[in-house]
Amino acid sequence: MSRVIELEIKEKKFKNESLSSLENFKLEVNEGEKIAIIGESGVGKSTLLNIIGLLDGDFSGEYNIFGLSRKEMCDKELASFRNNKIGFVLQESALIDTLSIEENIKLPLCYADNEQKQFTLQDFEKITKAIRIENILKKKPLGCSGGERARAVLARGLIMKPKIILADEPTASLDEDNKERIVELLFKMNKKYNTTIITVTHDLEVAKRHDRIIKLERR
Ligand SMILES: Nc1ncnc2c1ncn2[C@@H]1O[C@H](COP(=O)(O)OP(=O)(O)OP(=O)(O)O)[C@@H](O)[C@H]1O
Repeated sequence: MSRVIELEIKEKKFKNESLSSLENFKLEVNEGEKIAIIGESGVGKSTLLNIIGLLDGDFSGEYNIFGLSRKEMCDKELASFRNNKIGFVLQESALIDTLSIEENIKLPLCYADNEQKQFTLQDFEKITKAIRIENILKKKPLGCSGGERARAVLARGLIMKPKIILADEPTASLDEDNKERIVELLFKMNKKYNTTIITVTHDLEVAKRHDRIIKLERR
């Protein structure tokens, strides 16, 4: 089994304040693992996800992703990694209001090469059907409910068939039925493509269905 993430954070600071939960924090993740990150509000879960997703490099320590050192990647390589290898299902990755839900979901394809584009377009229907958003594809985000928008953010994160999915509270704001569909879809991606899944969640039942639970704590 290959190691996809080797992260060692010595310290992560915001302004001058150190985030104690991430002091001398180590995380190693193998390909295809399903990891849940839990912990009380404000402890640092989203910060950790941003570091893993190469969005935040402002920390002391070492980070290797797919065997490559973050420190040695230039901006172009970081952007390519984020677009091709990582699927973000982040709370703050807001949909663009002026685009339809379909255009929003297909946005990552603009940066894909032709081969990848054909491959992923075939899956568009499957994904939108699985999470029941076929009926809102032509709508604009502001005309959708919070749950519908959350499902569209998920579809956008999955469209490129990423090697790693980083999901921040993907089931918050969803009813039981839709929650189950989303967890099922994430786990199906994991099984079919050996996708590594890292989920931040407050829902212990959802967390327990992962291979490992990591609890962040203030120290
Ligand atoms: N850009 C930032 N600038 C300053 N402080 C920040 C920034 N981002 C996060 N923080 C602080 O770092 C701490 C951890 O925030 P983070 O969002 O990672 O927590 P969390 O565990 O994801 O919280 P929640 O469960 O409420 O989403 C908080 O105290 C937060 O105020």
